[in-house]
Amino acid sequence: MPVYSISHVENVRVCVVMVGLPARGKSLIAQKIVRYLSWLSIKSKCFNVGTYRRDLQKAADIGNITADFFDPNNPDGMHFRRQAIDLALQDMMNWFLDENGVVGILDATNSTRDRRNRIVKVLRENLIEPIFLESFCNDQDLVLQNILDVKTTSPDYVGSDLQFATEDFLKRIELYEKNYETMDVSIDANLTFIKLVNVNSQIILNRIESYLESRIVYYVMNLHIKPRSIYLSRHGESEYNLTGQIGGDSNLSERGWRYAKKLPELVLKSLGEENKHTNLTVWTSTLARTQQTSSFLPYKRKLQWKALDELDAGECDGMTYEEIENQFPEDFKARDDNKYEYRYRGGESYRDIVIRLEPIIMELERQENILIITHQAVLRCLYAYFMNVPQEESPWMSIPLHTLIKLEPRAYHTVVSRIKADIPAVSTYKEKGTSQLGEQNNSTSSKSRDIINNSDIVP
Ligand SMILES: O=P(O)(O)OC[C@H]1O[C@@](CO)(OP(=O)(O)O)[C@@H](O)[C@@H]1O
Repeated sequence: MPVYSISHVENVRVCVVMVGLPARGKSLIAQKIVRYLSWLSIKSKCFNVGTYRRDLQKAADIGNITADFFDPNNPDGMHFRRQAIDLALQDMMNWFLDENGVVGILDATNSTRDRRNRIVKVLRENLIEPIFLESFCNDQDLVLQNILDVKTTSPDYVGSDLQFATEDFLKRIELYEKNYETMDVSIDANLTFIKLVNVNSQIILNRIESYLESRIVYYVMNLHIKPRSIYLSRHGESEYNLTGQIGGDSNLSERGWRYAKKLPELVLKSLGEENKHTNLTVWTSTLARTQQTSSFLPYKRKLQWKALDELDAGECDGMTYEEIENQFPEDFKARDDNKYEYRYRGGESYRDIVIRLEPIIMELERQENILIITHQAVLRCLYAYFMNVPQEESPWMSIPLHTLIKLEPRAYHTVVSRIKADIPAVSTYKEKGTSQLGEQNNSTSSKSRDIINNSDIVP
C-alpha cells in the first residue's frame, strides 16, 4: 500500500513568506522548515532574496554595499531590492510549475504591508496559498547575538572588520525600522500568519486552515535556539548482530556489554570538564539491547519510545541477509533497488520509519542535551534529518557499532563528531548490490560481518 504524504492528500501549494527585520533568525527558520518538510518527502525550497540582490549587484558591477543602500529614500537601492524580489518570485513560480513544488519559502524582510500585498497578488494569481511567518524580536541581546553569529560572516561583509560589520549592520536595521509594519490581527485579519515573538516566548496565529499549514505551525512552535548537544548511538553489539540475524529482541554480546560500560565515560569525555555536570536526557527504544546499553548511564531521565524500535522486518524478522536472499530473492533484489521505499512483507520500509519518527523529531526540537540509543535503520533516519541527507542515500549510510555520534546544531549547519569506543564489533553493513549467497554456510564469519569498526558515516 502506498504511503501518501500530506501534499498528496491535500493537493495544496503554499508559499511561506518570511517577515521581520534583519537579524531576526528568519533564514535559519526558513532553512529548518525546508529540511523538515524535505525529510517528510514534501517538496520544498527556499528562495533567498538577498542572494538575488547580490547577483544583481554583481551583474551591475557594484561591489560591497553599506547600510545606506537600504535607506527607503535611496532610489537605486529600492530599485535593486524590488527587482530582486520579483526575480525570486518568478523563479519560485517556475519551480512550482516545472518541478511540482509544494512549499516555497520566500526568505526576505518583507517588512512593509505594501510589499506583502504585492507578493499576495502574485501568489493568488498563480493559485499559491500565502502563509506569512514573522519573526518579531525586540530582545536586543538576541538580536546582537544573531548579528555576531551570522551577519558578520554574511557575503555582504566579506573582507570587512568585525566592528565595522556590526555597526553597519545595526545601522541597516535602523533604516528598516523606519518603515517596518508588523503583522497585526486587526489589520491583517484576512491573511494566514504565524507571528513568533522573541523566538517563541509568544506565538500569535491567524487563520491557520490547512493541515500542511498546521504542521508548519507545530514545527516552528517547537524550535529553540539554545546551544545543545545531541548524542546518537546504536546499541552495543547484540547476539543477533554476531550471528547476522536481523530484527529480534536479543541481548548484548560480551563486547556489547563492554560498550555499555564504557558509554558513560565516552559521554563525559565529550562533554568536557566544564560541562561534566550537564544532565542528559536519555531516550532508548523498547528493545532489550538499547536498554541494556543505557543501563550504566548515571542520568535519571530515561525514557523508552516505541517509535525508536528498529525497522520491523516482518516475515524476515530473525533471518540473516543470506536466508532472505535464498527464500525471497525478488524481495532481496527489490530492497537493493529501492531501499527507502521497499517494505518488508508484513513489516516496514524506511519511509514508514520516517513517518513514525515525526513526533520524535518534534519532541527532539524542544529538547536540550540528549542521548538517543537506538538502532541502525532508525539512526540513519534521524541522522538524515539533522544532516539533510537525501532519501535515496540515507538507508545506505554506514553507521558502525560502538561509535558515539555528537551533533551540535549551529545557525546554518550541524557540527558532527564521532567518538569511537575502541571496542571491536562486527559490521552489520551490507553494501548495495552485493549477494550474500555462498556465505550462508558460515554465517558468523560472513565477509561483511568480519569488518571490525573501520567504517565511518557516509557521506
Ligand atoms: O536496513 P538495513 O541495512 O538492513 O539495516 C537494518 C538492520 O540493522 C539491524 C542489524 O543488522 O539493526 P540493529 O541495529 O537493531 O541490530 C537489523 O536488526 C535491521 O533489520
